[in-house]
Amino acid sequence: MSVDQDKAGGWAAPLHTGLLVLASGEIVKGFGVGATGAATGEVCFNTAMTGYEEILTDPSYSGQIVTFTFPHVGNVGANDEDIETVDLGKSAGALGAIFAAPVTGPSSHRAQQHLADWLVARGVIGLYGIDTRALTALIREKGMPNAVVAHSPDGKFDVEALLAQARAWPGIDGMDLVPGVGTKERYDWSQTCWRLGSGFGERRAPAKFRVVAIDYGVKRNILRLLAEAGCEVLVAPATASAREILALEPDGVFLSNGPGDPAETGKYAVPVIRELLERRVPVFGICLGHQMMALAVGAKTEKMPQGHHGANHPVKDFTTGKVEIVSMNHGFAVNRETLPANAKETHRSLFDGSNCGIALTDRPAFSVQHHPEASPGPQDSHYLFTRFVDMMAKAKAA
Ligand SMILES: NC(=O)CC[C@H](N)C(=O)O
Repeated sequence: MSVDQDKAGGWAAPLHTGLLVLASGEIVKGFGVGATGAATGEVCFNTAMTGYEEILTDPSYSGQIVTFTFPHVGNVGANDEDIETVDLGKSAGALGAIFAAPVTGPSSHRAQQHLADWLVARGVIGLYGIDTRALTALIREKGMPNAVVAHSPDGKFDVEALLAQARAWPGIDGMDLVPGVGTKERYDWSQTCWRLGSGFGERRAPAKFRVVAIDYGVKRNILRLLAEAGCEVLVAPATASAREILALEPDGVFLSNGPGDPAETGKYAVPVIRELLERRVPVFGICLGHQMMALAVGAKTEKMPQGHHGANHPVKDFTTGKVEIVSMNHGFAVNRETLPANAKETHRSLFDGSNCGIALTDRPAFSVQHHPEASPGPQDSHYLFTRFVDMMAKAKAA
């Protein structure tokens, strides 16, 4: 913590170089790290103990400021291999990061950069010296607040202006953030998972199945696990029409994760998904992809009060009766009561009973709310990629 010694030899009050200004009027003082300036978004908390780089570069966090409940962040530094946005440069992901302790220096053979420098390079505003327990308790009690995170090295802030900025922000409910992330061009993906010693691999030809992955803000590790499962992966933009997707002759279509309010994708993505389902194309969706598939069959999504963000959430798979510990990152959920008769619930959160997965009874299609690709998180749900491949095999044989 930076504390200035005054001329008289006594200790002056610390110079607060960072602020979190909540739309409610509460002001949390701390110390800035990373990029300077001010950014407006929704504050959520993430309970993962590892994987801060993957979290901060997950495009689903666009429009959000992430509070890390784990106190020590930075000890493995940052590197290009752990970035989850497909575009390696400064792009989508969280706009702000809130830490309890000062960012730790790197101590890892994989580190290329100090996290503080990496935050600057990516334009992420960081704040440390924050009582993250109190902030998390506030979110649990009152929901995820809209706020401005600000970093000014000279400690000067126009608090009134920042408060007005936080209050003027309309909030994620009703906001379509997909157009700001994801690819605009179609491309192919063949990289497989990282292994100690050899790094990333490449899918071996020939592929068993051709998958069109629709990119609403996809994470790299999802594409890697599709390639790892033996699929040829063709990534298509979120605006691709059903005709364009079908012209690629897919054995299956993957619906990616992504930021914002799922209901706002109703004008472009949902009708495309509906058409693919009607044509009996095998479909697998993750997170936003799950929510959009539910919308496509007529169900409704709703904003959650505190959301699920972490790498330790228990979810039950009713298909096998097994409980898996999963990675989560969502602030909206599918309302189970609105599911039509042909969509049965396959997964449920054992934390709050919210819906975590559906499968259609009359179509080859399923989707999950959690993140089976983890990154970061446990790998209990990797089996879902095999389930997708099995579903494509069955559809092909039929
Ligand atoms: N990870 C995701 O795909 C998030 C989906 C959606 N934006 C939500 O917050 O619920």
